[in-house]
This record gives sequence, structure tokens and C-alpha cells, in this order.
Amino acid sequence: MSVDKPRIEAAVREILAAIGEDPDRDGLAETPARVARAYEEIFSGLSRDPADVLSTTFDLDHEELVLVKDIPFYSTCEHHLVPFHGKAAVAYLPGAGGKVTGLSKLARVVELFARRPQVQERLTAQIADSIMDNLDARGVMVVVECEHMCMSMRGIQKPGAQTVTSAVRGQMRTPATRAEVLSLINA
Ligand SMILES: Nc1nc2c(ncn2[C@@H]2O[C@H](COP(=O)(O)OP(=O)(O)OP(=O)(O)O)[C@@H](O)[C@H]2O)c(=O)[nH]1
Ligand SMILES: [Zn+2]
Repeated sequence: MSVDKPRIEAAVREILAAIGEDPDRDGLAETPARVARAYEEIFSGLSRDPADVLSTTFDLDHEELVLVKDIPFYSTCEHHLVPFHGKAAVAYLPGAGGKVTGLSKLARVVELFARRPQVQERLTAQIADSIMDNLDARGVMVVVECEHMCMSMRGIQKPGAQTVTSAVRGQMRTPATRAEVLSLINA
């Protein structure tokens, strides 16, 4: 199901009134509708299934590491509904037989889960689990590095602070494989 735009519009109008603004003044009159359209985009990942994204596969007979790094993305902190943004690196070891997916699909999976209300830990784990499950991968490692606006523009106010999370699955758990992936990510 896609978002309920009339309901978002009514809620945004209510928030504007609650902060002491006039929702009917010129500059704000169209804002509830704009926010509804923006939320439809920002939260579009709620109605999407990673299995569809990862259904494009090729038998390339490639059983070695595949890594796409520096994938930029924006997500929304589910605690404060403000953005967090940064980059993801997605690495996997294809399953026996070398079934791989299109490279862009790895970035599409990042986008899909980022376009939901999120915490960084869950985002990282969901990316890893969806690749592990849908590609029958032997192993997956995902590293995500983000700045959270809720820590920059309000609250503790530490702009520039970076949060790094990782999720490691299957055969990627061995110290040697982890080390290889980390060195490639940081190269
Ligand atoms: N673990 C985790 N925490 C997050 C994430 N995004 C935001 N937070 C934290 O969620 C916490 C919410 O804490 P609360 O005490 O309930 O809310 P708050 O009073 O607004 O907290 P402050 O941000 O410290 O002002 C804060 O510590 C945020 O930094 C995330 O992706 N992962
Ligand atoms: Zn937050």
C-alpha cells in the first residue's frame, strides 16, 4: 500500500497549527500537499519487496567477492523523523554456481530499506539479510557510515559525528574475509 496522502496533509496542517503557525498563510498553504508528496517518495520503501529487486540474476560462474562501495543514501530517523545520511558498502560471496545480481540492484536494495523510517542498525541488518536470502549467497558484509541530523541540528548538537555499523553473515564471518573486505572498503 502506498502512503495515505490526504491523511498526511491533515496531520501536517495540524502540526503547523500546533507550532503556532498559520497553515493558511500564503507560504504554507501548499505545504501539507508538498509534504505528502515528499513523504510518498521518502517512505516509498515501505511498500516495496527486496525479492523483486534481487530477482535479476546472472549465472556468471563468479564465486569470488563482489563489493559495491560508496553508495550514497538518505534515510529518516524513526525517533525524530529527521534525515540521517551517508554511504553504504555492500559485499557478498555468491553461492555455489556463481549466481550474481546486477550491480545496481545492490544500490537499489540500500535505497529500498533507506526509504523507510529507520535506525541505522536495522537498515544495515536488513540489507545484509535480504542479499543473503534472495541470492543464496555464501556470505554478506554490509558497512554503513552516517551522520544523523538528530545529533547535528538538535539535541547533543555534534555535527560531523559519524556512526558506523556493520552486519556480517555466513562465510564472510571469517577474520581473513572480514579483513579483506574492510581493506577494500577503506582503499
Ligand atoms: N541506536 C540508534 N539510536 C539512534 C538512531 N537514530 C537516533 N538514535 C538515538 O535515539 C535516541 C533517542 O533517545 P531519547 O532519549 O528517547 O530521545 P531524545 O530525548 O530526543 O534524545 P537526544 O537525541 O539525546 O536528545 C537518541 O540517543 C538518538 O541519538 C539510530 O539509527 N540508532
Ligand atoms: Zn533521530
